[in-house]
Amino acid sequence: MRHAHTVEQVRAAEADLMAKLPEGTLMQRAATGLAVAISNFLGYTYGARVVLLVGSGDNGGDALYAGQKLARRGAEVTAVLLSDKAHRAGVAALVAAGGRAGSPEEVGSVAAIAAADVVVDGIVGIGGRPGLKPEALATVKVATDHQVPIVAVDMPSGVDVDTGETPAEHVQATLTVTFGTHKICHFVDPAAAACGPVHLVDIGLELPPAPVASLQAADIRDLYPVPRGESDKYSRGVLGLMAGSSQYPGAAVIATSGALAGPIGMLRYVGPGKVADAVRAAHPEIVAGEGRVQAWAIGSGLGDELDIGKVRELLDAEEPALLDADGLKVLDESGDHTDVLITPHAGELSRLLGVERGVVEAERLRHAREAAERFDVTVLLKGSTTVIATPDGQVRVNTNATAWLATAGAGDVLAGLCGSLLAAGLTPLDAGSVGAYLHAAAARLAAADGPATAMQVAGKVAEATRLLLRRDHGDPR
Ligand SMILES: NC(=O)C1=CN([C@@H]2O[C@H](COP(=O)(O)OP(=O)(O)OC[C@H]3O[C@@H](n4cnc5c(N)ncnc54)[C@H](OP(=O)(O)O)[C@@H]3O)[C@@H](O)[C@H]2O)[C@@H](O)CC1
Ligand SMILES: Nc1ncnc2c1ncn2[C@@H]1O[C@H](COP(=O)(O)OP(=O)(O)O)[C@@H](O)[C@H]1O
Ligand SMILES: [K+]
Repeated sequence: MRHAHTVEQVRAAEADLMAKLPEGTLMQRAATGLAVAISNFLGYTYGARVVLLVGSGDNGGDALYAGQKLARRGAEVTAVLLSDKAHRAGVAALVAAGGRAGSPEEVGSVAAIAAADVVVDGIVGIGGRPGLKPEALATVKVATDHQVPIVAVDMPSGVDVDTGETPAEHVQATLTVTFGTHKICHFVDPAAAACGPVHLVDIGLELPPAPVASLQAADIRDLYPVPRGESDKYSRGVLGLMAGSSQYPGAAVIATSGALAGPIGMLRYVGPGKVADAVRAAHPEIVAGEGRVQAWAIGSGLGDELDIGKVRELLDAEEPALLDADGLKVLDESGDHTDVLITPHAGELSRLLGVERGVVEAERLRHAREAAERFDVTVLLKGSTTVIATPDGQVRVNTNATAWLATAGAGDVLAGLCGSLLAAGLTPLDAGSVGAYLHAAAARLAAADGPATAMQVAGKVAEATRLLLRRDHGDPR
């Protein structure tokens, strides 16, 4: 599991550790990890042209000491000092190792950046406010215009570290090298999209429980409900699916594909006769009509045929339920819904909360948390990174998707799959996290070399699961 901590938590952990170590130790650890990561990124060091963008804080200090280490190994390092308060000892160390440092004019920043092999963004770190000052923005623009890769120190400067929001100009990094733990901006879009891959350098911090986590393959493997010797189709879980309509019959077929690719032993489809025929034609395994189930997945493609009274009844029943698409319309702020998982995209969540869609997209974490608290449900907010928030404040983010997944019907696959996981006994939080991970992994298989349809994504869920459940290649459990 990857954890993301807040700036406040990181600062407290840093202070505790610094009190036990000689001064400067942590910055040296960070700078060494950064220098190694830059060398690995370039594939060489000797003769590399490295430009450091250096702000007024310790983020710039990290960049300067990393520059010193690279210069010692033969890199040609130029530090562009964007503040007259740049880390003094760091500047001196870089210059002593043969690097250059000065204001943008003094070092000829435009020519240096245009000719660089890599630019290192040490403008601001966890002490930064969102946005870039004009001088910093101008240097970043030169790098972008000349397509020089940018390695961000700790995070791309200008993003909002604790929320993942990007209300103003910021760096778009090719790679981010962070220290001690991940920060929320590394997981949550739109900031996460500005990080590129994130490389974590261990500097020995001891950290409290994290407010945001991101499950990795091993976590998903541990959570996945694998049938045991004594399992039967009922004990594996039966899902009731209420989806599709004469207007959108395909949604029922697609959601069924997602659900059957999950862990359930059986699916009961509840919907109009003609749609049930279409579902049965595509999936002869299903059973049409109501019966006992362990969970409900309700809403994908119901359109105008949503039966609000019936859905409310199911929500109030004992079984956990997933609400998607049109099913979300029944949600209200009264009642105990802690066993309900909702799977809105930004547009649907904006309608639920009565705010603009763009506001939800810009502040994804805040709105997912707010909806979870307000409606007392677990919220899975879909998008390029998927945020899952519980009413008691836990948050997980899924970051392994591919943009090819933005295709009609992909949400129906996810609803079916997460419903299947709920029926197999996972909590709404686990069902949402495992479902989002496998859905994205399936999309990566289906769309490895180009586009894929929602049905093709559903067709790869079983393979993604199989690959995941293998302990190692060629050794299935
Ligand atoms: N914590 C740890 O465990 C470790 C931390 N380490 C490193 O330290 C970094 C944090 O360093 P930090 O605290 O000095 O803050 P940092 O972000 O460099 O500068 C903040 C200053 O910048 C300014 N400023 C603010 N916003 C701005 C803007 N938009 N644009 C321009 N300027 C802006 C503002 O100053 P002002 O302008 O107000 O005078 C503010 O005071 C951390 O990210 C990591 O890299 C590692 O070395 C070791 C382990
Ligand atoms: N840019 C993107 N990158 C990765 N995944 C995305 C992106 N945009 C959307 N997705 C994912 O694609 C799916 C789209 O679902 P949804 O919006 O409900 O579509 P539909 O209603 O057509 O089924 C969701 O799982 C979402 O997380
Ligand atoms: K930075």
